[in-house]
Amino acid sequence: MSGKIITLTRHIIEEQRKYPTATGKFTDLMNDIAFASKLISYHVNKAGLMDILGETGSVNVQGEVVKKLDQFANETLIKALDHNGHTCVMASEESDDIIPIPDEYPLGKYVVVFDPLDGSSNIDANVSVGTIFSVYHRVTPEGRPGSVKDCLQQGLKQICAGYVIYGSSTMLVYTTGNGVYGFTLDPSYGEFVLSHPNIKTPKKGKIYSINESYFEFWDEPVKQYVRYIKQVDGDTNRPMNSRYIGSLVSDFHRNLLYGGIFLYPPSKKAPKGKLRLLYEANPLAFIVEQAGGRAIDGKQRILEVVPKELHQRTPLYIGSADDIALLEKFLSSEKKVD
Ligand SMILES: O=P(O)(O)OC[C@H]1O[C@](O)(COP(=O)(O)O)[C@@H](O)[C@@H]1O
Ligand SMILES: [Mg+2]
Ligand SMILES: [Mg+2]
Repeated sequence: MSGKIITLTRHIIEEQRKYPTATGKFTDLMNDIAFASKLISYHVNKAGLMDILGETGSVNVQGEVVKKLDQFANETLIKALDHNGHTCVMASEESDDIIPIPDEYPLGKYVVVFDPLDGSSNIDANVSVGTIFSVYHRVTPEGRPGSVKDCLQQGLKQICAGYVIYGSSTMLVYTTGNGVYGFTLDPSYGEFVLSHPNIKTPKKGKIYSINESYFEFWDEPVKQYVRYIKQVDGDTNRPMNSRYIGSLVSDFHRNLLYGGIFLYPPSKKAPKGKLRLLYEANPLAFIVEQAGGRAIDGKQRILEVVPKELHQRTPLYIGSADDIALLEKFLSSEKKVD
């Protein structure tokens, strides 16, 4: 690497100096998240050697099988964030209820919600997985434990969103509302170093990502849209390419860089969709919008949805702006394939 090395910490400090969006020790909070993700990355990479592949034998609040690495990632994030006085409450896809700060530790100004290990059903096959997170300011009075109200904020209120992808390299991508920045973990000295400054997603993509095995269970407009893009893509006059890993963070990351659309529609089997508003849709929606793309639930902008429950599910359509606009025409039944 030539030129100056910009670590994650340096980037956050410089960005907050220019655009102060956070009110407390935000850099310290982000360092805690980064530290947890380095531990998770280490364990994901060594999973085959450490007896942490496979299932725990329990099922989470979502009704999904909990993998050993889900549990490890969840506990690691909680332990990294519960004692430094930055957070007042947390929520996680893997925890039934809100996660309070233990009495012996000081309370902070921030609320952190996360999907500790996304795509974990693929983990035993060495497929890329990730951690997704959002940070909010607390809305309940300071000095008291945070509550569920702090966690149920509109996505628009996020002060930071990010993900860490444990792939061929480990990358942390984040936004505080001033663009999207990607950092690659240099394992030799254990630092996240800026590798992808100011990520912008193409206005129009060539990739679509959807689990087509559910085709028969979708509503007609989604079927029509998928049929359409498989035949001919309006702009390029050729079909779009299908790419679906089944690990949202990986599908999203690829589409963010190359352009495209990810769809997880409602279906007869899952009328509200599968993905979680708080832990998956909101953070990725904030990131995609900052990169010039869009995210909707089929009726409205994801970031405007007012959450009612911690583990609320939502349909998700996310990606390049022109691709979302075309999908919207189908959803409003303005456009149909003959
Ligand atoms: O197998 P399906 O129904 O296509 O679902 C895949 C989706 O489920 C998820 O695995 C859900 O996330 P978790 O692994 O965090 O439960 C997403 O990563 C992925 O996009
Ligand atoms: Mg997930
Ligand atoms: Mg998960």
